[in-house]
Amino acid sequence: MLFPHAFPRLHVITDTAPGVDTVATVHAALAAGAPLIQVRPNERDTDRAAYDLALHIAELCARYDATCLVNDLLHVALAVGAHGAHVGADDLPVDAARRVLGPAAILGGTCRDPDAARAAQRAGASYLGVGPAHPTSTKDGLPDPLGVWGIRSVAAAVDIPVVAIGGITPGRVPALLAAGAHGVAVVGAISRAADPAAATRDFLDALPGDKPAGAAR
Ligand SMILES: Cc1ncc(COP(=O)(O)OP(=O)(O)O)c(N)n1
Ligand SMILES: Cc1ncsc1CCOP(=O)(O)O
Ligand SMILES: [Mg+2]
Repeated sequence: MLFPHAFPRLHVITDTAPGVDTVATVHAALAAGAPLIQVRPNERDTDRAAYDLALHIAELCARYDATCLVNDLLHVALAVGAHGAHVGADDLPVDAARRVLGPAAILGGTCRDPDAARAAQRAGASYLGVGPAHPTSTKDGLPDPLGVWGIRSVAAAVDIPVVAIGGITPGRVPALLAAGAHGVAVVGAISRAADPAAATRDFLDALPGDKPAGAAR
């Protein structure tokens, strides 16, 4: 398991919405210092399209010394040499994902309540993605937002990092940190910002410790 102080606090998740230049947005975020990118291919993508996107982004992450995770698709995570993956209720269970990825990989699991969080930790999750913390239009079919209180109840139940997701803006970060979140995962507030690099810097300013990873090698 990773120790929380070493685990990235800003998770920038790729956006495949129409009109978004996914790779350009990721590049801007990395250049601004984003420490971790989660590749989240569109569910309608073929495996080949998901692989191509993930490989491109894994190579960019390597240039910026950033962590690269892949959402859902464990075989793609392994194939592109990502640092790990994230799974939720429609994906392989955490214990199965851990067996696929091996003991050293970073493995995130989506949880929304303390019991599920404790179970995911026991099953081998390295961190938890908890949300939606706030209303979001990025993903359909989500339950009502958990609010800061919901994040607090999950964070209090586990000793692995909790990453709040859903409707996160820089202004919402302090209350989430005070509730026990280790960090935040962001799609729209970065990818749909007029200036994704500036938006990334705003998040980094709101988070402790996630200093820019440095210039491209
Ligand atoms: C950090 C983080 N937290 C939660 C999620 C959501 O995962 P999941 O519930 O499996 O939903 P999809 O993203 O697969 O639609 C996440 N990706 N990252
Ligand atoms: C994938 C996912 N799971 C819960 S909220 C969410 C989307 C978060 O996107 P945004 O940061 O744009 O609200
Ligand atoms: Mg999923």
